[in-house]
Amino acid sequence: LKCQRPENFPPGPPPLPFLGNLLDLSLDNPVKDFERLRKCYGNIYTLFIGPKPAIVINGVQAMKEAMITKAVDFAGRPQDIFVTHLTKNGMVLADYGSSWKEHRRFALMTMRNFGLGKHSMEQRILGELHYTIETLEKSIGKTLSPQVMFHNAASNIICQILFGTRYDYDDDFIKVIVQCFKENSKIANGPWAMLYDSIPMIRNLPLPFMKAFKNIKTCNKFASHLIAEHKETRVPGQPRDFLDCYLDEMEKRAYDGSSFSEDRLIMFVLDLHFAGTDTTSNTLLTGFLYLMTHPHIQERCQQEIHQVLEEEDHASYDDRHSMPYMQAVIHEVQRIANTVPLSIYHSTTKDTELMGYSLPRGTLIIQNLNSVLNEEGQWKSPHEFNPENFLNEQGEFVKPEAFMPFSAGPRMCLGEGLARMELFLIMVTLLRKFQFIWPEDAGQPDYTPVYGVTLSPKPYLMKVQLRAAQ
Ligand code: HEM
Repeated sequence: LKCQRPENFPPGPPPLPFLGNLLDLSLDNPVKDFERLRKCYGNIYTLFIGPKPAIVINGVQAMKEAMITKAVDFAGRPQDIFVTHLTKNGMVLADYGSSWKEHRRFALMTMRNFGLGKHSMEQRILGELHYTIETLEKSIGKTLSPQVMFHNAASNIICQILFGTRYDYDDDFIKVIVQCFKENSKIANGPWAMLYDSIPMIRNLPLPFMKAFKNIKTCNKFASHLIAEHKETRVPGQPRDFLDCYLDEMEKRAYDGSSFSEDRLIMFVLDLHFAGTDTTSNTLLTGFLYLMTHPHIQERCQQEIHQVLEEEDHASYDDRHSMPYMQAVIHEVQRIANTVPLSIYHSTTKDTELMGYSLPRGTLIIQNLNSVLNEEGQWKSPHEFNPENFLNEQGEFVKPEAFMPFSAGPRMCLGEGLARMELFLIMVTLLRKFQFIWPEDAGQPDYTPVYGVTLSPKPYLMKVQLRAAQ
């Protein structure tokens, strides 16, 4: 369990036996510590997570060299760790290889071609928004806590796409899945997962991490049930949703040796649901926190929405091309929200080099996305909420290359297209109809995020009014 640094490895803080550099990181919010270490050791440094050395990549230049120029070298996922064992056969933590590639290509294509008209992704998002609007209408003139509302919206949109159905807020399916994933994120972020990673011989003992495996079994049971239901009611060649598309594909490719199977489908849909829920809803929560506390920015969005949509029934995703200010605001929200601050761990797929250092195959890679999203020299205002970061002198929308909230390269977020559509349609539709006000008695807003796999703002209340112009 001694911490050994391979040859020509990047510098870093001296590790302790067994614990490595874990005491250099605060459990509450290591993001700040990552920044501090960057100031000491530069853009590439080594951090021992227990006895294992990890490389932390900071700043846009190093990030591009790794993720884009040397894409495949850095496209693996660490395999022998707790979270990977937990989601065996999934998508997010699948190692680089043919099965991951086949599933990724299938998912991207399926979401891109998701029917037009009534069944399109756009319609599924707009459909779910009726429920959000209903919730807000019930709170007019009052305050409400938006956490559950946004969480349910994001969860239901992805459920509509995956399973063709939405779930009432107190439905068992959603309650159980959300509870399991919440518990598992906590366990995965905690000390037991670290012990699991560091001491292989304790992995079969009845220790608290076992609860996480039990939770996954529960989720699997729910997902299998859904698949069985779909198999009974589907018409081959006429898919209603992602699940049907996968079953069609499985049949089509039954004899070509592909990796499509029902077992994989289970973890695949659970992964997509998990990856698509907290990310989107926490970004929305950050967005409305900043819009409420910067009313002049909210008002400028509303003016632009009003001008572009006029009497239209609803916004459509194409309207974004006529809304440079709204686009700038949404991107600025994503930049400041820093929703997945350390991305998802990567691993090198072969011996490689980065900025002159040698990294052996299988090196754990941590992307500090935060360091890119507020890197000095890349942004007009790196440290404050300011949509001008995405506007040029003519007021046109521009996207600097340091905008990487979805990461970059072959492992880049698979749900980017969906997430961007959701953020646009949800924010535009709600801002068109409602005024969001920071309650008078709420005191000073606290923008400090709560740390987890995803960052979220501290819980807050919002006051809602109907807009006069409606
Ligand atoms: C604002 C919302 C979102 C943000 C900020 C976000 C961010 C990210 C980031 C940083 C990664 C890691 C990329 C890497 O390892 O290099 C990722 C991966 C992933 N995301 Fe998202 N995501 C969002 C929404 C979604 C949605 C809606 C879905 C659902 C379809 C989704 C599905 C995935 C999947 C499947 C991966 C793993 C891809 C792979 O390993 O090949 N994400 N996301």
